[in-house]
Amino acid sequence: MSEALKGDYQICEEIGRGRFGTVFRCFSPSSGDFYACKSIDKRLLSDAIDRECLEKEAKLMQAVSGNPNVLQIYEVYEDEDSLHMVLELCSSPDLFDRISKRVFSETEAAAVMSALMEAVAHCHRRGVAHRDIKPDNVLFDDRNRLKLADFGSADFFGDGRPLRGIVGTPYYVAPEVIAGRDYNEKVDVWSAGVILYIMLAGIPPFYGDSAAEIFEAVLRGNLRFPTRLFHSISPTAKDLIRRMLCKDVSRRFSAEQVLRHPWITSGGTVESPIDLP
Ligand SMILES: Nc1ncnc2c1ncn2[C@@H]1O[C@H](COP(=O)(O)OP(=O)(O)OP(=O)(O)O)[C@@H](O)[C@H]1O
Repeated sequence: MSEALKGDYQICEEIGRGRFGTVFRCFSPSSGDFYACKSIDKRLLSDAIDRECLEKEAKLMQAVSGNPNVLQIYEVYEDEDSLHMVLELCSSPDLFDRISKRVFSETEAAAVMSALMEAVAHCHRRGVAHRDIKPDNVLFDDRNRLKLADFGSADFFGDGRPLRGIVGTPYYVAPEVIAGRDYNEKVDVWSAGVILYIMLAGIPPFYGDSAAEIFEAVLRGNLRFPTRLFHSISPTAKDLIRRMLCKDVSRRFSAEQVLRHPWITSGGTVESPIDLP
């Protein structure tokens, strides 16, 4: 543990573990607040790509800081062996835990989707694509405010620079990523669309028994709304899902367009687009 970090924070118990890092709760005597400290042992990063991703993660988080729905980074400490990021603490169950327990009502799902898309739209305005939007990366603080986290797969885009590389998580990854083509920030809208579908239906829209089978299902992109799961879901919610899970990227909604959709602006209460006030 870096001496400079220990000088500024009291490190408390471990609260999580990822591939490269361990997350601790920590306390700042100067502010009187608790934070999360994500510590990465650089010696565990065997290849240059992993090392580059790590260095980039802190930079990307700094680039998107300042939005209430994006996990805030406060401090970075680096020494020869490790890198520590002091982050906003999220002590409530994450979205993965929540969707594993039950399906959401339309109003609950709209509240989550609205906050998530505020975060995504903010990142896109700052020229950052998250590229790994999934329920495990959607955290909640102790006041239940949504925080988009884990920028370990994110990248900068813009100035005509396309995004490349297969990143993401099978159920949530957009078809153009799997196809190996250049892509843009709308891959995040696709992933958020998968989350919306799961919140309302309890199962993913494209599935299979292995990563390869899931990829094939995503590439086919055959979006269905089985009656047994969707009989009580409004046409407006389905309309938004169709616009987010649209294979044609040029027709797929942007994050800003999602935020303006009637289902979002009405908080999930508009039954059909023509019911609009
Ligand atoms: N700011 C935070 N507040 C509370 N818990 C957190 C915070 N950030 C991460 N965690 C928890 O710590 C665990 C590890 O997080 P971390 O970001 O290191 O890895 P990961 O995203 O789970 O996996 P990987 O980096 O391997 O893809 C996760 O379970 C996560 O829920």
